[in-house]
Amino acid sequence: MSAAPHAPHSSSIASIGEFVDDGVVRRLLHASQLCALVVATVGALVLIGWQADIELFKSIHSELGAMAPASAVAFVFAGVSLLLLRPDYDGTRLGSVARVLPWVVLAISGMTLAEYLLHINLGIDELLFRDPAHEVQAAYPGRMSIIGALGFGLLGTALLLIRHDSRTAHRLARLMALTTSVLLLMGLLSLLYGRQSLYARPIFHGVALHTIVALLLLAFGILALQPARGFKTLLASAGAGGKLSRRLLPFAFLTPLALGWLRLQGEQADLYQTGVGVDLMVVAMVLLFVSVIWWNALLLDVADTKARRAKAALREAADEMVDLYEHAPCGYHSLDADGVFVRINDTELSWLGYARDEVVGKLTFLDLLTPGNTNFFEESFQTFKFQGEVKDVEFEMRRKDGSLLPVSLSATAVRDAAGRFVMSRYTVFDITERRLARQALARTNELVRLRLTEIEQIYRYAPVGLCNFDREYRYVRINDRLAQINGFSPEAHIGKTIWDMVPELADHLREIYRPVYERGEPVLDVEVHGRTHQDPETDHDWLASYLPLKSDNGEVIGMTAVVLDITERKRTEQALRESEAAVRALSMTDPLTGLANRRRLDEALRSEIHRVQRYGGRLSAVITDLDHFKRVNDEHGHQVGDSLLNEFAHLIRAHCRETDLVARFGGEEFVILMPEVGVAEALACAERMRSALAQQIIPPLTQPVTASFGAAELVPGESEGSLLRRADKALYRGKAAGRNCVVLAEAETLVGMERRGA
Ligand SMILES: Nc1nc2c(ncn2[C@@H]2O[C@H](COP(=O)(O)OP(=O)(O)OP(=O)(O)O)[C@@H](O)[C@H]2O)c(=O)[nH]1
Repeated sequence: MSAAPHAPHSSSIASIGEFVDDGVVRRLLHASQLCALVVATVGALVLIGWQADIELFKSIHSELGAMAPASAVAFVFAGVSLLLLRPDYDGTRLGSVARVLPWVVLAISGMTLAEYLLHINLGIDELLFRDPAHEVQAAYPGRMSIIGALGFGLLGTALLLIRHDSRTAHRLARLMALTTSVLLLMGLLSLLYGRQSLYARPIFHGVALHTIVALLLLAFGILALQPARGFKTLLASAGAGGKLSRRLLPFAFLTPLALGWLRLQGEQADLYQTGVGVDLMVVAMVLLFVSVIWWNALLLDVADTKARRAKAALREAADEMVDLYEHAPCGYHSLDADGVFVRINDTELSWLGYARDEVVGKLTFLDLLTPGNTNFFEESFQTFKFQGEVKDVEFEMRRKDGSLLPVSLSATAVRDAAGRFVMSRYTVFDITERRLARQALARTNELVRLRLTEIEQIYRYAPVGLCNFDREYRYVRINDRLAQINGFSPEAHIGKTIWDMVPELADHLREIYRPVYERGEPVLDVEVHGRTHQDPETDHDWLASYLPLKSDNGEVIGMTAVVLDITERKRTEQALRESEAAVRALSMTDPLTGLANRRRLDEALRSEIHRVQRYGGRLSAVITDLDHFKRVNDEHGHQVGDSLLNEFAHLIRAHCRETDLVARFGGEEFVILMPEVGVAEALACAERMRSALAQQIIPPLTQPVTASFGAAELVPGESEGSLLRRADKALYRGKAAGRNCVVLAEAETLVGMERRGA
C-alpha cells in the first residue's frame, strides 16, 4: 500500500484524508467503472428480454416484477455515460456522447414524472415494447416506478454536474447520489422485508428488485468516481480511520439488513412472536457489535503499539541524525529566502569561531563572505534560486577573528507547494588542505612542465645522439642527431629494430647492451667503432653510454642510449699524437746529421745510468772529435765542413750497435753511448772507427781526415757529468798527444795509438 500526501488543508478536520491510500482510490475507480458496465449491461439484457420475451432478463423472477423498458434504456444511457466519464475522453467524440446521454436519461425521467403528476400518458411507457400482461407492476402498463423516475432524475443530474469543474457542482452531484441511495435503500428494505411497509407507498410501487439494485450501483458508481473528495476522503484515507471505515461500513450496512431479514423470516415461519424476534435481534446486534468493536479495538491497539514503537525508533533516528548533523566532518547550514541563517551545525560554527546565537537569525551568509566573494555569491545565488541546485562552488568565508576559510559549497533549494523558493540548505567543506595541495600540485606541474620542456629541448637539440629502445631493441624515440648518424629520418626508426636500422653494428651492439637488458646495469663511456648506412665508406668512432629504463617494480622495460660521434676527435687525437712524436723526435735530433742531439744524449745518459745503478750492468761512453776540422772549414768552406761532419756521423753510426746511442755533442764532437758494453769493447769499437776514417778520403778532400777518441766506462756511483768529463779528458789527452788516437779514460793511458802522419 502506498500513501501519497495531497495538498495540506487549512483546518484540522480537513486534514482527514491528507494521506490517501492510492490503492483504495484505484480500486474505487475500478469499482465505479465496473458499476457503470454492470448497469449498462443489465439495461441491455432487459431490453433483449423484452424483445425476445425472456422472463429471466425482464424480471429475474415473476414475483419480483419486470423492469420497465424505459428504465432499461435509461440504464444503458446512464451506464455508458458513466463509463465514458474519463478525462482522456474529454474533447473526443466519445466525450461528447457522454455529455449528451445524461440528458436522455433526464428526459425519460422528466416525462415519466410528468405522466405521474399530471395523470397523462405521453406514450413513452410502451413506446418500445407493449406490456399487455402488465408485467411491469406499476400503476400503468410498461411505466417505470416513481422511485425509478426520481432516481434517474437525480442520478442523471448528478452525471451532468459531475462533469463540471466546480466544487459546488461536485457537492450537489454527491448529494443527489446519496439521496438516491437512501431512497433506494428504503425501497430495497421494503422489497426484502415484505410489501407491507414502504413498498405499499405509491412512490415505491411497481419497482423491480434489479431496478433498485442497478440504480444503487449507478449511485455508487457516481460516488466512487472521486474517492479523494468529499466524505469519501475518509474512506480512501491511508490512516487508521480510513482502514476502520472500510472495514466497518459494509458490516454496519449489511448486518442490520441481514438480521432484520432473518428476524422477519423467523416470524413469518412462526418460530417466535414479534417480541421475541425483537429481543433476539437486539441481543444478536449487541453481540455482533460488541465483537466487532472488540476486534477493531484490538487491531487499533496493535496498530497503536506499532505506531508508538515506530515513533520511538523515529526519535532515536532523529537523535542520531542530529548528532550526525552537528558533528559531521563538514559544515551544514540552512538559509531562509533572504539568506539569513536559520540553522548551522557545530562543525561549521567551530570553523568560523561563532556561537550559534550570534549567527542564527542574525547574520546572512553574505556577512561571512569576503568583499571579493560577495558579488559572486549574489550572482550565483540568483541562478541557484532558479536552478534549485549548486555543486562545489568555492568561496572564501571570513571567520570571526577575520581570518579566511576557503570552502567548497553545495546547496539545494527548498520550495513550497506552489514552487516558491523558501529556503536553502548548504553543505560546506573546508578546502584549506585541498587548496594547499592544489597549489603544491600546480607548482609541481609547472616544474614538471619546465623539466619536460628542458628534456625535450635537450633531446631535440643536443649535439649528441639520443634514443630509447624497448625490450626488443626497437626504437621508441630517437632525436635528429642520432637519426642523422644512422642515415634515416627519426620517423623511419620508430618501431624498427637495430637490425633494421644499423645492421652493420647490430650484433656488436647487442653484446654491449647485454648488461643493461639482463642485469639492469648501465654501460658507460664505451667506444663503438664501425660504419653506418649514412657513410658506409668511412670508419666511425662513437662514445656511447647505455642506461636501463625500469618499471615501478624494477623490471627493465627498455634502454636509453646516448651516443657521441667522436670520429673527428679520434682523428685529431691521432694526428696530434703523430705530430707530437715528430716534434719530440725533432727536438731530440741534430738537424745536420740526423743523430741524437745533446738533449737526447742527456736523457739517455740519465736513464742508462739509472738503469745500471738499479739493475747493475755496464755502460761505456766514447767521445770523438775530428782533428783540425777548422782547417777543412777554412780551406774548403763550411759546406764541405758540414758534408764531412755528415760523413763522419754515418761512419760512426755504421760502426755502432743498434742499442748504442750516437749523438752530436756539439760542433765536430760526437758521443757514443754504449749500454752493456765494457771499456775494452768500447775502445775496440772506437779504434775501428778511427781506423776506418783514417783510411778513406772523403771528396772533395784529397787527404784523409782523422779523429781522436776518448773512452770511459761508468764506475759505480758515478754521475753522467763525470763519465763524460773523464771521456772528454781522455779525448783531449789524445789531442795533446798528437791526435788520431783512442785514449782510455781511467788509466789515462794511450791505447792502440796510431799515428797516421799527424
Ligand atoms: N762546417 C762546420 N764547421 C763547424 C761546425 N761546428 C764547428 N765548426 C768549426 O769547427 C772548428 C773547430 O775548430 P777547433 O776547435 O779549433 O778544432 P780543430 O780545428 O778541429 O782542431 P783540433 O780539434 O784541435 O784538432 C771551428 O772552426 C768551428 O767553426 C759545423 O757545424 N760546421
